[in-house]
Amino acid sequence: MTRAIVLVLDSFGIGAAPDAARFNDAGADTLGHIAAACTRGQCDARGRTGQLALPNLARLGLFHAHHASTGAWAEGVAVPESAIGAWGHARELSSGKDTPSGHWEIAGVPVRSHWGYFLEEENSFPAELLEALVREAGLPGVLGDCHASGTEIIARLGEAHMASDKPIVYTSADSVFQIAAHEEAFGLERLYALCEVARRLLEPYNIGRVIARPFTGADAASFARTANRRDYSVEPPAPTVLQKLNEDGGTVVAIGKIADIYAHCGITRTVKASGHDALMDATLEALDDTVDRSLVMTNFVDFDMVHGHRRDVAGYAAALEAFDARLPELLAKLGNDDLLVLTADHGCDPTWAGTDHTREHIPVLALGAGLAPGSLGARETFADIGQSLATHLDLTPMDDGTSFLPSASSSTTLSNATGGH
Ligand SMILES: O=P(O)(O)O[C@H]1O[C@H](CO)[C@@H](O)[C@H]1O
Ligand SMILES: [Mn+2]
Ligand SMILES: [Mn+2]
Repeated sequence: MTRAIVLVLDSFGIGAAPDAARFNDAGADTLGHIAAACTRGQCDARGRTGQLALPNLARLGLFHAHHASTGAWAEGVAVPESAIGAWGHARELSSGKDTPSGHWEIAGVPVRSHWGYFLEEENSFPAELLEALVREAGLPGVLGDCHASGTEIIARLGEAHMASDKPIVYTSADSVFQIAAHEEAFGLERLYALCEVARRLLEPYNIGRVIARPFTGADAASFARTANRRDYSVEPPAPTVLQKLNEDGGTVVAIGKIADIYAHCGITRTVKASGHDALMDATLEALDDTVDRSLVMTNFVDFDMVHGHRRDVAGYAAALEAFDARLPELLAKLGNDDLLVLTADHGCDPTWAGTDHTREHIPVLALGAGLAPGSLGARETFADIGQSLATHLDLTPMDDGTSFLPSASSSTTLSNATGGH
């Protein structure tokens, strides 16, 4: 039975990418800076203490991959002499450092074109766009209209939102239009309907995602975002390996945010879960009922949403350790023909300035499918993962990427790799 399992640790970068300076991210290193903060006692909080302890990821080659990416060993961590898995680091061809670009490139489809962005920190959105939104949705107006961190802006404007019925609109360095509204005071279904209107109005602006950000609570001190976030993404620019597998009769199980991120293209079955333990439980359950030629793909979003963007270094360290502790359960379920890939979609260094993603290498930790333990080297695109999945699942080759599997017969072009920037 041939299966592939891809776990995306959302935002778990392992060192600045070669083009990081273009994003003001030269020197960013999500893993390295978390490990260093642990050695300084800065992550001794909420019950966790000491050096960063990731014994299972270490056995899969995480720290070897980080060393290859940055030239330095992560501080204070225990590194096994050899790894049981194949490990490498990959750079991104896509123009942006956002979640859809990263995921689509992982699935074999880099985004070479440029997204639209709302660059102004204040008055970020065109007046005619907001006017159309207010008119079509019958709103008394909107609040926000700026770059913001989602938790900060609901604390700042949430009470005014509840009093006025005006939703809060904001953006970031990503190609996003986000709408925050109170689940009860404004209404969840009303928020989703509003996002549909925004999705349509944003078509001329080439914006990657509209995101519904519902929250609950009585006042600024108690507002909290809920698990009912919903992403409205545009479709990938070409068929991903998910779509190819689905169309070729295989099975694609999308766990957590995966289906939203791929705009529901190529998904056989969607499993929603909230929180990393529930996401891991769902992944393990999916492995109990998958059939031949299946891909199980899970996004672990809290690394990014709850810790990375919040610049919560201690929380990120604790979340990594909790994730690591669950890995043996997953490894125990793998069969001889399974390919496991652990990776990330971009960085979000919690020690970095601001609250945005960071342009970093991602880890490529692979196990099974005849892979020998050891280095996969520096990969020129995240799409090497997608190409390897295509090889493993017996699909025709993707246009981008080079398979790292031993039977790599489907190595294709890097010829496109320089185009389009
Ligand atoms: O600060 P919050 O609302 O979590 O927003 C973050 O989440 C968005 C989508 O991943 C990113 O663009 C970033 O702005
Ligand atoms: Mn992401
Ligand atoms: Mn993010």
